[in-house]
Amino acid sequence: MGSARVFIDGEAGTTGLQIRERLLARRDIELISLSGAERKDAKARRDALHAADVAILCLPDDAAREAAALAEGADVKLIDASTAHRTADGWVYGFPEFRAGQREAVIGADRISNPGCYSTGAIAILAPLVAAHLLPVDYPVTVNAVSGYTGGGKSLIARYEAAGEAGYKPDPFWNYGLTLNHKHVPEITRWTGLGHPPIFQPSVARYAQGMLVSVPLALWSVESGPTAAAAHEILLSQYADTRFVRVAPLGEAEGLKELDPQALNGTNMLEIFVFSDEETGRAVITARLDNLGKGASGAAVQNMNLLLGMPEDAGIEASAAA
Ligand SMILES: NC(=O)C1=CN([C@@H]2O[C@H](COP(=O)(O)OP(=O)(O)OC[C@H]3O[C@@H](n4cnc5c(N)ncnc54)[C@H](OP(=O)(O)O)[C@@H]3O)[C@@H](O)[C@H]2O)C=CC1
Ligand SMILES: CC(=O)N[C@@H](CCC(=O)OP(=O)(O)O)C(=O)O
Repeated sequence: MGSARVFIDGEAGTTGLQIRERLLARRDIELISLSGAERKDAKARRDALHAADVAILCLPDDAAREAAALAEGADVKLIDASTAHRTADGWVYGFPEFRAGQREAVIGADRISNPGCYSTGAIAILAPLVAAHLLPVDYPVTVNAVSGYTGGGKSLIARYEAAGEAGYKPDPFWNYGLTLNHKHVPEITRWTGLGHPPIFQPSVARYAQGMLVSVPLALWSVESGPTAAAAHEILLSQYADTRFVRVAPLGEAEGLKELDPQALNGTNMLEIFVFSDEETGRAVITARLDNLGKGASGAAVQNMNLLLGMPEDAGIEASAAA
């Protein structure tokens, strides 16, 4: 394919801006942009959706559903970065690496739901372990995570960066999702194949970008007696031929004293570390990623490249972190 027309619906938002920045320099992409006055106008958005080969929806959920309706009857392929379609029929889950055949499904799709940022980390760890029966489907899973504040989009960024103004958020750290029903729970449950929703405990700390998603595992409690080394082997084999998921060698994880959530900022990489105490059968598996990279905008560009038959890593990195 030569040059493709791409419309980013919501290009003035956090995710949209990051995608725009990645695509602006590309000669194989022609961006369709709306003026400030038009960007929330349904007719202008409909026209843009109908003129595009691919549209990437970087919108709140209701606006993403509206965009999908506006695109009906058009030839456009959609990539939705919102939560609206992540477990919806007719939409392919845009995480090409997490199970066999998913990359091919993405390539052949016309409706792709981009995964949630936390979900990407949790599913990367858990889906292969459940599929390989290392973890039983009824294993009681907990997921602990910390994100930079860009994960909350423009409104949370404004609150963190508006020192002295109303709404300013001085907190160094806070837990949320305390109803245990964070919006990512349904997609994590569905795509890991778990029989029960996990206990998901997200948090935000006072830094802009990057996240850690950790799954503690009491392997001693699993009847088949799995080891952390066996879990590592399964993850290594699942991601061996992928470009953007790296499973750190066990020795590398053993030597780590701490993990910086910001280390992958600006990239589309996801790294997995298996920490363990084999003697007592305990492990913690942690995924590190950029919430705006493999957790959002990088993943959307990767999915777009796959849809358009372009090199998977074309324009995938941000020139600077947010
Ligand atoms: N931030 C992150 O780390 C991640 C975000 N996402 C998802 O991506 C989506 C966008 O999030 P994010 O970029 O953070 O959010 P932002 O709030 O930063 O951006 C959303 C953008 O959508 C615009 N918008 C709202 N309603 C409409 C409408 N009806 N028509 C056109 N534009 C509209 C907003 O306009 P205005 O500028 O006027 O407010 C804003 O520019 C969300 O669904 C989120 O869940 C996914 C993964 C990670
Ligand atoms: C820190 C923060 O607020 N994070 C968001 C998750 C990121 C997001 O809104 O988008 P996705 O669902 O598409 O990942 C939240 O917990 O609602």
